[in-house]
Amino acid sequence: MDVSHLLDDLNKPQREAVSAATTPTLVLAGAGSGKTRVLVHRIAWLIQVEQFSPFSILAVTFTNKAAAEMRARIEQLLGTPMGGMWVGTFHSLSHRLLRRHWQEAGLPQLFQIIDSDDQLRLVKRVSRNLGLEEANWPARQSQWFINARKDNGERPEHIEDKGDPQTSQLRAIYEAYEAACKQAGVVDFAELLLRSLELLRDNPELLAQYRQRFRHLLVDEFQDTNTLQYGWLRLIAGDTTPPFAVGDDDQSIYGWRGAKIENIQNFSKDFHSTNIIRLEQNYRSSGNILEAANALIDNNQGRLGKNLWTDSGQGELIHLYAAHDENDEARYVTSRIRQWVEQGNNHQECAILYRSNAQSRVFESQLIEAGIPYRVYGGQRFFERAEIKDALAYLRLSANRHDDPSFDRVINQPPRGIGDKTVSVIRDHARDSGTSLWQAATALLEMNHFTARASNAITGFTQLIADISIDISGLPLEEQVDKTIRASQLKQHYLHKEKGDKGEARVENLNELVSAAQGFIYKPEDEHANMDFLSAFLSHASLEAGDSQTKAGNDCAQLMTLHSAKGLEFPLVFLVGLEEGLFPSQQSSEELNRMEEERRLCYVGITRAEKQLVISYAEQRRLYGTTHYGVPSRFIHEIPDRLVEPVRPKPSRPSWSASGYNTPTTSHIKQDTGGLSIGQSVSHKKFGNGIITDTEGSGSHARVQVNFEDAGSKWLVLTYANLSPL
Ligand SMILES: Nc1ncnc2c1ncn2[C@@H]1O[C@H](COP(=O)(O)OP(=O)(O)OP(=O)(O)O)[C@@H](O)[C@H]1O
Ligand SMILES: [Mg+2]
Repeated sequence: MDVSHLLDDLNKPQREAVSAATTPTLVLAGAGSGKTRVLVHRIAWLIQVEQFSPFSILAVTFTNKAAAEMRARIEQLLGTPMGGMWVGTFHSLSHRLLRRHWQEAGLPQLFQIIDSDDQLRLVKRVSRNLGLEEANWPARQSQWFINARKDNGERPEHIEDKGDPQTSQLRAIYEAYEAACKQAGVVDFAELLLRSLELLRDNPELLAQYRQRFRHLLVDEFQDTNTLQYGWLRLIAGDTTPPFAVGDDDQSIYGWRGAKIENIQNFSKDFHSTNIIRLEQNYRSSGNILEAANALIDNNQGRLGKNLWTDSGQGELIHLYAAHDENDEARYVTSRIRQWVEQGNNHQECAILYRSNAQSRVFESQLIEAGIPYRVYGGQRFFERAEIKDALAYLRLSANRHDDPSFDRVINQPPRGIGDKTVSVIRDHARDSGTSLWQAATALLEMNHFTARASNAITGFTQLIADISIDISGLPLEEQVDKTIRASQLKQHYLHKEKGDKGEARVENLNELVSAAQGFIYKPEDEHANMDFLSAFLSHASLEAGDSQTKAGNDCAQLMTLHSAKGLEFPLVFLVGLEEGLFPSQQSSEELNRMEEERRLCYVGITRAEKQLVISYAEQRRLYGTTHYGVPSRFIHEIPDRLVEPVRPKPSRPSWSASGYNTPTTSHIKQDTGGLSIGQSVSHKKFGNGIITDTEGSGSHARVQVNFEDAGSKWLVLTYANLSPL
């Protein structure tokens, strides 16, 4: 058989990895060295050369988009569709298992998935029912606690409180939350994983069956698996299925969400493997970009260490733009994109990467003004928009009356005169009688509990849902969605409530939902087993909401957070907002581990660029409603001067010379703040050393904001502070 094309275009260690014997193998290599490519070729190799059936392959990726791309590339290599091969994210694969084995998993057949908004709402309700004040027990914090415990594989009964009242209260919230989910027949994201792990662990026959089926387990982005995901992999692998994992310790960026870099170290021990393959040639970025990335990440300690090189030449220097403010930054980026396209390139080759979602707004308005098409990934995703969630809640309720999060969402949306007080009576009754909100509402109606007005309004609502169920049953999916949206009157509501573009955009989105339903592909053989069309669509909507945008792409500039840029590559990359406090983020400056994770995030950002990297910071930025004065990020200083070309010399800060830049020094003195300037290092008798991040006023009123290494950020009146420059 001619297998050469599977090994063509691969270097020696890549070939070695693709054709390795079936023992546990770890490919540990830097960004752009072809890890994902190796994984794709490996799967094709196993099927074509080793003659394994696609049924025997289980591959895990980090996003649904990456999974779809991986499948497409394998099919392209082999020239045939690969039905039966399981490729997906941990969440989508777990979901598939739970759909197939809902009974063994102790779930209702039509369980629904809730996203983090719904989850928060439910946690709030549960806490209220326990008589807890939001001020003392913020729902967000409890939600975080629950998810962290689940990610760690812990149920409430596994949590030891050791007499600590805080933990024991949080455990009680977790317990009550579980009961509420059970009653509503809903499952959150973390639950998908934990439940499927328990399903396999507690059903030895089922586990044996899957272990027999999956002869190969392949994992991309292995460095970002958390304890639960790693446990899931180990369980399925058992002693018989050798995992093939690829990853890069320098790109571990989800530690804040429980990812454990240690899993890389544990791999060899847990799977008795010594087959570690390193790839060192980078095929993505030009020399200057790669050198910058290498120099930056060298500032982290305890790395597994690697040496990335390229033979593609030095390429362009990295451009550094010092913007006056965030608008200036966005204007510059926009002009560069326009220039890029005028040179005959595409919009979609450009990516704007930022630390925080909130930064996208300014870029969006500039891009709109310039008439440049763009798409925001990972921001407000289609299925997460309020109007879409409203419509989905109607659909969910029509399929399952006991779906409490949906009931809660639309009982008075659009407003139908059911006040908060009435809703809380329903909630209380549901709590006391241990029923769903729907049951509580109908029981209270029967008891004539409400005023005539409230009673009419509630009856109107329950009747509406009942009518929708009857009207849409048996119709094609898009008609079900269309009819439900009409019956709900959501369009009229939004048009009336939000005049102009905004309301119309919402109506367009609701129309788009009908199109999404039309384009939805039903796959009865796998994760949609035993489901009707509508339920399958609703599950799809929940899972998609956790990933990037759904609309098929045309030629758009790409906007996304650094976290969602993982694994991707673009010819032209803008890495924006490189200011202390923003990137690295404020919280990270307090802890070494977090600072190192920020640096890895910056490494991920730099290594997305193929030909040209533009980095920028703003001297002044309005974000979250306040103005900040930017000190250039330490990450800029960590890139060697010779790789960087400042785009605009900075007259306002002479310490940044045209030939490069140095750490701001005391040579630049601002008179109005008593000779101290932003960015300067100072020492305070009590608070120790810090850096000036802001100034205000002049003369005897002059104040400075100092971010102290130990004491955090403080505003000090200069006359009293006795700061000495360092
Ligand atoms: N041997 C090769 N010859 C030519 N191009 C290659 C080779 N190996 C990889 N590439 C190309 O290099 C780029 C980076 O590869 P890939 O995305 O697989 O790297 P990666 O290690 O997965 O990166 P990341 O760590 O960012 O996920 C891709 O465009 C890929 O097609
Ligand atoms: Mg990759």
